[in-house]
Amino acid sequence: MLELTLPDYAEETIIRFIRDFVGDKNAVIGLSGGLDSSTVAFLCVKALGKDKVLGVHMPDSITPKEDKEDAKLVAEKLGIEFRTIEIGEIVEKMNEKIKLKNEMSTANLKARIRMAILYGIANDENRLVTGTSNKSEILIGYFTKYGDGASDFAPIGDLYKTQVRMLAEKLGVPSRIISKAPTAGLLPGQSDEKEIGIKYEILDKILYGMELGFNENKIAEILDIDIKMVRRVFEMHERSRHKRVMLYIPKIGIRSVNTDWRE
Ligand SMILES: Nc1ncnc2c1ncn2[C@@H]1O[C@H](COP(=O)(O)OP(=O)(O)OC[C@H]2O[C@@H]([n+]3cccc(C(=O)O)c3)[C@H](O)[C@@H]2O)[C@@H](O)[C@H]1O
Ligand SMILES: Nc1ncnc2c1ncn2[C@@H]1O[C@H](COP(=O)(O)OP(=O)(O)OP(=O)(O)O)[C@@H](O)[C@H]1O
Ligand SMILES: [Mg+2]
Repeated sequence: MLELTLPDYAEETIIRFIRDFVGDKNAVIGLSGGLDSSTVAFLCVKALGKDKVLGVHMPDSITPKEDKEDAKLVAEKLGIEFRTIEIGEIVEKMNEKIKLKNEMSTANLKARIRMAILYGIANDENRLVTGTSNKSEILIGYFTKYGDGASDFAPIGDLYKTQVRMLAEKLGVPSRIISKAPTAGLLPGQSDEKEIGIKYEILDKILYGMELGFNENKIAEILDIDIKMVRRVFEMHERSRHKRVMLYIPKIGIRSVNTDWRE
């Protein structure tokens, strides 16, 4: 009942969206060697052609060798321009000044430095920053606010992670990238499913149930899982609401349309 499939029109819809949105500009993508950015790169090339797409790999000292190789493999397979920018030293230098105490704050700083690099390149070269967030991450807030969560457009933002896997297979993304365990790559040994505490297969079904308007009890009943797991997902969704809005601004408005400001 909460089985997720990939609509047959999804690929075509996304490609048309990318083409319309980017127009006569170009695209830049942070290529991590992971599933989401690889899939987005494949879609961008289909939509825009290889000459309009730039992939930027931004490793630091904890980036596994396989990820560096996979990012390069994607770029080579697609024939797009590929640049590598090491961020380890930038993070260290910045943190010498800021002196962040918590591991996660420093991890998020890395994601924000990657974002700043992509926006720098976009400004400089008439490109748009291509987001790689998927629907599962967006709905539970599993991204760095104004880090990897910041972009000009998000082609796979309406696809759950399990649907991204299906699309990746259809697009011919290398199988070793598809079968890799998803990781934010910000901390050593980090894994999405360990940190979130739920496998994407289950998480996506819970979120899909939520999207369809089922309550927590009904979802637990349909999926035959512990209600506590469903509750936790609903809580993650609620707690991360602030990440899905533009900006909280107090509405002041105009005191009186008749006031003459020159007086
Ligand atoms: N109620 C509220 N209203 C408005 N703003 C609020 C807020 N509560 C917190 N905030 C703000 O949000 C900040 C917390 O958000 P944030 O800085 O994002 O930090 P946070 O959500 O604590 O951490 C990011 C999470 O996303 C994961 N991540 C990051 C990057 C990539 C990936 C991946 O899958 O690849 C995953 C990462 O492992 C971690 O679990 C607070 O410091 C505060 O500034
Ligand atoms: N080393 C990196 N170099 C370039 N971009 C990166 C790097 N690490 C993370 N990013 C950017 O941050 C995004 C968010 O990371 P995330 O882990 O969610 O996606 P992914 O690595 O593409 O796929 P997966 O979730 O399967 O690991 C990436 O898609 C990529 O755009
Ligand atoms: Mg990753």
